[in-house]
Amino acid sequence: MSPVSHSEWDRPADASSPHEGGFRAQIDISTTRGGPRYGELNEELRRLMDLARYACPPEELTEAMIAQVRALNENLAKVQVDEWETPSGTRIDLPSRGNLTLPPYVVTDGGPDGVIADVTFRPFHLGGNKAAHGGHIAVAFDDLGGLASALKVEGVTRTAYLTVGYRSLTPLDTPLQMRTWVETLDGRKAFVKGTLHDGDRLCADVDALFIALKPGQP
Ligand SMILES: CCCCCCCCCC(=O)SCCNC(=O)CCNC(=O)[C@H](O)C(C)(C)COP(=O)(O)OP(=O)(O)OC[C@H]1O[C@@H](n2cnc3c(N)ncnc32)[C@H](O)[C@@H]1OP(=O)(O)O
Repeated sequence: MSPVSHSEWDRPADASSPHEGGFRAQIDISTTRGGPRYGELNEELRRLMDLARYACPPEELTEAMIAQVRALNENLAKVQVDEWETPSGTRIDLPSRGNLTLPPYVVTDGGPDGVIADVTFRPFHLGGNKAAHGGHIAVAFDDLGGLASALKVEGVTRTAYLTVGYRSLTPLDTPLQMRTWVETLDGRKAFVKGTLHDGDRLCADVDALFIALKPGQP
């Protein structure tokens, strides 16, 4: 169980956390937090999630694995920190900033004109019949749409709405290209568009609105 209480991590921006609003009041991007092998740990955890998705263990093995995973969780429980200090989400040298909850992507180009990323949906992201789950595709659009809007407004944004068009099946274990960009900026409103391609084939597209947060806004 996490020793971090809700009130500890849900702290608002204040004079000691001068960043952009309450969403990431004290974000501190890093390439070192968690140590040089944190990326390797992340990849092993992703592999665990992938393998678990398709595993059907016999009872004796299930029992052994419960003990092994429990031991792993006990180690993780000893090193809990709050959301602003965890490497997960702040390690910009790692796929998806080291955030395991996101499909792994690598940004190949990013700026105020938009973001291009290579993204691979893995066995963990299975929806059905070897295709990616639509929810995971929306997660990728949300994060990379959030990044495109943040780079445009030079601040933190929150998603107001996000509509995904699923145009064709999205394969697993295949490097895909996701693009997101701000089509129109109207004050605090960044209207974002995006596409997901497998080669020339359009898998999905997105239409979203991100709102730039006001100083101190949660
Ligand atoms: C750098 C690393 C990159 C990290 C990327 C991470 C991306 C992840 C992003 C997320 O997932 S955020 C989590 C999901 N989103 C939320 O939980 C948002 C919940 N909703 C809110 O917090 C507020 O409703 C919101 C901040 C979106 C807007 O509230 P505000 O009080 O700041 O704005 P307001 O209601 O005054 O609206 C501002 C303008 O936006 C318009 N608007 C707001 N919500 C809208 C909506 N849903 N549809 C259409 N228009 C909308 C609103 O009409 C208005 O237009 P006008 O300025 O023209 O009058």
